[in-house]
Amino acid sequence: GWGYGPGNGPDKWVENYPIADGPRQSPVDIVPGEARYDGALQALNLKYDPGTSKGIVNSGHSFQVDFVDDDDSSSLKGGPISGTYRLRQFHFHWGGADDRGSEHTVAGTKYAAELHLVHWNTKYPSFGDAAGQSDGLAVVGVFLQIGSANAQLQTVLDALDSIKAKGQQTTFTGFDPSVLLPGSLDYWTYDGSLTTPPLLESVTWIVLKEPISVSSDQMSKFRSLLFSAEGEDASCMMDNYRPPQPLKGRQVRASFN
Ligand SMILES: NS(=O)(=O)c1cccc(NC(=O)NCCCCO)c1
Ligand SMILES: [Zn+2]
Repeated sequence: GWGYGPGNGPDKWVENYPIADGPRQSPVDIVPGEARYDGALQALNLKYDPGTSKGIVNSGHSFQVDFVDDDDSSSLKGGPISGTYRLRQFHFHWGGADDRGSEHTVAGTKYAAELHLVHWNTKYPSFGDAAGQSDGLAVVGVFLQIGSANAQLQTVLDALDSIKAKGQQTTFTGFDPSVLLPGSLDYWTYDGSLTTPPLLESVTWIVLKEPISVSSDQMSKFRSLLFSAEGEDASCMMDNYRPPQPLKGRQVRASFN
């Protein structure tokens, strides 16, 4: 199956997922000077209930924290979207060293990692249905920049020892993902896709301008995970990011001046 290695990585995905060369692929390089301020963009309205966090799982591509999405307790409104999008999961992408790892870049600058908070449009009956619709998903992206250790992030990293290998999962309750957000909710937004197969062009991307901090030691914790399952040859989970894709005429808008 697809992955991030030399034989199955991003340059090979088009063989099984031709949409990889589509018109609205993600991630992209965000050039602040070319992003257009749009005063009509609303402020982000994020409401997260810690009671909806469920578990944490090693998917073999990343690790993710899954949420109960049976009601609107944890949801996103405002911003560039209309209606209500429910939080489904959050996950990360990171590098094999601190100089790379984010999927979106800012004027060519790569951050050490990128957090994705994945939400689906409640006008559709489920995440799976929404994922196939052009306005089905909204993903909030947050950059992680090397600096001081992030105590809120540490609570997530402390759970990684129990999901080292692909397929392993454990309960992860009472976590409020808003503690992972930066002070400012200023954002860039554009129409894009999932950054992993099936690369569906169903994502309204909302990328926050302000990064959160992560220490170099904390980054090593991310890299202690395995792409591989128990009993397989161990391969460390790192460089699980897709590089920027062509804008193909798309406009990136800014919520701030
Ligand atoms: N990386 S991302 O564009 O935020 C994103 C968001 C939601 C789903 C996905 N990709 C997938 O679910 N791919 C299906 C198989 C991956 C299993 O971890 C990617
Ligand atoms: Zn992602």
